[in-house]
Amino acid sequence: MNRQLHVISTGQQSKEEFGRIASTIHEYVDGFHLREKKWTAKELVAAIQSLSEQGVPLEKIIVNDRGDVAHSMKTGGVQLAHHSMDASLVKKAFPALQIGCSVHSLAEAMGAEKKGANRLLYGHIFSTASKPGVPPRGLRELGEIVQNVTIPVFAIGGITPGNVEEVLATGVEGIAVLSGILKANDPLEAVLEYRKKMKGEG
Ligand SMILES: Cc1nc(C(=O)O)sc1CCOP(=O)(O)O
Repeated sequence: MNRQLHVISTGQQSKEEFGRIASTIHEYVDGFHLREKKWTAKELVAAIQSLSEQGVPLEKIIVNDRGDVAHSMKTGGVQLAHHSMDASLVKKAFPALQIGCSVHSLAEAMGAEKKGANRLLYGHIFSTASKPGVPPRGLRELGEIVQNVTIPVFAIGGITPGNVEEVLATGVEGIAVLSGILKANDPLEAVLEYRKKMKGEG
């Protein structure tokens, strides 16, 4: 099975900086989540246009929270968080939109599937500076979620090339990474290292 690798934007990089990295690594990445809470809808649209002009396929772009922007720009989907509109409402408004839901428990995962989510993101698995102050959830519940839903599940949080093998062993569809790639000195080298480990090489 070819596992997927998603990259989550940091909320700290400029549109230009993120675009430079994304255009360099997109061939090896299945999804880019624009998780930019401070950007307006207009700024998100401009970033998506710019990514597309730099060769990043629209279907690889996932817009956090804003189903309207994702739908209007024909991106690969939306990623809904706790604070977002309910998945069932988004589904009703934009029936063709791929909806990802961020979940933090088995109950939330099953609820999101019922509401029409097309994929789930569960975390954080390991402790990570990207989620300070919240204890990591580990792999046990991740495995339970994979067993109890029929939609693809992604794992996030503290995932490195060193632990990717045990994460994939739970049966997840893929992993999502923020700092391990976007904060690496050489993001392309980092992506290739993740890919190597995901294929069980090296
Ligand atoms: C954006 C995000 N969401 C999480 C969740 O648990 O839902 S963990 C996380 C941060 C992941 O960053 P890194 O790859 O640097 O650990």
